[in-house]
Amino acid sequence: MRILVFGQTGQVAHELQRQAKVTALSRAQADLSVPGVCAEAIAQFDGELVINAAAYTAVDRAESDEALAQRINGDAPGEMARACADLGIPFLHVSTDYVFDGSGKRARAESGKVNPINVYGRTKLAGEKAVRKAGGKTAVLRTSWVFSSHGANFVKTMLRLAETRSALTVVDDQIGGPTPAADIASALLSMGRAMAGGHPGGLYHYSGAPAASWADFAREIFAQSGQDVAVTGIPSSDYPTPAARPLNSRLDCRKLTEDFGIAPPDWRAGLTRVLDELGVMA
Ligand SMILES: NC(=O)C1=CN([C@@H]2O[C@H](COP(=O)(O)OP(=O)(O)OC[C@H]3O[C@@H](n4cnc5c(N)ncnc54)[C@H](OP(=O)(O)O)[C@@H]3O)[C@@H](O)[C@H]2O)C=CC1
Ligand SMILES: Cc1cn([C@H]2C[C@H](O)[C@@H](COP(=O)(O)OP(=O)(O)O[C@H]3O[C@@H](C)C(=O)[C@@H](O)[C@H]3O)O2)c(=O)[nH]c1=O
Ligand SMILES: [Mg+2]
Repeated sequence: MRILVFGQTGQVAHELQRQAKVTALSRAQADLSVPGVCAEAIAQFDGELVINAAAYTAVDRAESDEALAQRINGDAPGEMARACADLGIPFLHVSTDYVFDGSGKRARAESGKVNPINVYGRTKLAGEKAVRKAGGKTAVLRTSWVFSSHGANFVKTMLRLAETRSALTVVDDQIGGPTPAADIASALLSMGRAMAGGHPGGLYHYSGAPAASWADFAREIFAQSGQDVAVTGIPSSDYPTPAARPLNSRLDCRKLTEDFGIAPPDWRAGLTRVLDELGVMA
């Protein structure tokens, strides 16, 4: 199957390239901030499936860079979906738990009310809407708290901090599902193949289990890597950041299991593999 991927250096893009023979476009080859570039790349490639794994993911920076984040996260995916609809090929897009406001305690289903509380979330929601509006056969996979051995993520941040610190304060009132990028890539490839074979696509949630706080996640990182770093849980109010983050990021992932047979991965097992790749196992 001829698959085109937007994003080459990112966590999910990297895993897609490890798991399948795909053509992955770098920013130099297709800059999502430039109108027309994505449609042009899709038309030229003339493939059977397109996956967008590129995004403006710097959550705090987006607060003061909304126009660029909107262009990359909000407009470019719509352009990609329209180009795919023109060619009659399926389009897969990745979105985020940050489209929700994080109220309540329950896991949110795909039908749950969206209400982003930061610029990144608003622009990602705009992207979801633009993809849906384009028509054609599309799927949007919302995931959360992505980590891998490659690129920037919370695991890498914690390991870096452990080099100089023996104690850390980490928020314990934001609860979500850490998700290995490798599992997201594998889910996307399964969905893409099913859609090429006739599945209509749709909106889906996919995140790691069990639900955890960032402090829980940090403790597991240090336990598995055998590092003696004391983690003290703190409320988000004690860790001020430019962008607000949702408190309840739990995603109900049953629809993906029912329709595609893909169950939420245990993030602790994924973490073991990532630490192994990084050479920092206990
Ligand atoms: N990271 C996370 O925790 C989560 C991510 N997601 C979503 O998952 C998807 C994949 O995320 P992830 O793999 O973590 O992303 P990364 O942050 O690891 O990588 C982002 C990718 O997007 C590329 N990119 C950024 N700006 C542009 C541009 N103007 N033109 C072309 N490419 C660009 C980057 O290229 P370059 O190296 O050149 O900057 C990089 O390859 C995204 O849609 C994201 O919103 C959803 C939930 C959680
Ligand atoms: C480094 C550090 C962070 N934190 C907090 C800040 C924040 O609330 C939380 C996680 O920090 P991060 O900056 O990694 O989180 P963030 O970049 O907001 O992660 C998000 O990225 C986007 C792209 C998504 O789509 C989301 O699903 C989510 O993964 O941990 C601490 O409490 N102590 C620390 O020492
Ligand atoms: Mg971040």
